[in-house]
Amino acid sequence: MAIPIGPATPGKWPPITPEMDHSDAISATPSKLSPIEQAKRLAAYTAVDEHIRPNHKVIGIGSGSTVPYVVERIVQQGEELNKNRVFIPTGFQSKELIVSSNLSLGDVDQFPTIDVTIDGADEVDRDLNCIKGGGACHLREKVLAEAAETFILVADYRKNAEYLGTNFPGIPIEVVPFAYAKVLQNLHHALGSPNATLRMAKAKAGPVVSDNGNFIIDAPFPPETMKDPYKVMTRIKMLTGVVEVGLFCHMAQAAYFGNQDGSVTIKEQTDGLVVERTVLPP
Ligand SMILES: O=C(CO)[C@H](O)[C@H](O)COP(=O)(O)O
Repeated sequence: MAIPIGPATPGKWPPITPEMDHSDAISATPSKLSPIEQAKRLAAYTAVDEHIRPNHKVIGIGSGSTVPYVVERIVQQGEELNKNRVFIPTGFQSKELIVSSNLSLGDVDQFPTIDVTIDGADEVDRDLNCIKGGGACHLREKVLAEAAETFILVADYRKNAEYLGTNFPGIPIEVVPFAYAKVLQNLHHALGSPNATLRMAKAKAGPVVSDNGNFIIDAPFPPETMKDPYKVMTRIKMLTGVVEVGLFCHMAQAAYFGNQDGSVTIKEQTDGLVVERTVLPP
């Protein structure tokens, strides 16, 4: 079968194989998955079908519980396509995922330009800004988002919001360990986040330590502040000791949200505007 090659135009491409189209993505969702898992899988499958094309050779793989479905769908594109590709992870979890799926592993220092990065999100606003870092991977995630020609988000419907901070209250901030108390003090007293806290580990005494050996602070801000995420991001980033802020502004080309009814809501950049479309269940 002839394989189409060329730039990815969402919704305009024929499927990689005749079997792989939206209805396949939707019907391939086994009912034994919980409704939330089904929604994640739908979003991931649809995003892969629309954005991972045969000419894409360097692919960034994000972190979180939605991304395994991204890799599952990429594997379904077949060995023939995947043998010539290299996959760049955003952390320990996605590295394991790439290796266990028998895909070739690379790193961003070898491949500073990535064709497409697909990643999860903790919340996405109407302008495609998002909060990331719920899994403490946002430093590497932002590097891979920035390195990518196309950066795509995948999530279930709970992450789709008008404004950031609606359902996911804190902004994750990666800090060098020795500066955490000073950064917290600045957040509390100078930046207007009095409830910012150091993220504590669940199955370890002490704080969460990122893949880079750093600590994570979660900083909630009032709704008014969150209406201008770029401004709050730059203010936090200016604090000495901050390595990266889990606010990704003006980076994503599209976000895919799996819905409870089997449809997928897509927010995407089109001619400088964010437009919304829906892929309906068959
Ligand atoms: O930013 C992240 C990790 O740092 C994840 O992408 C984000 O937390 C979304 O995860 P999930 O797909 O499990 O909802």
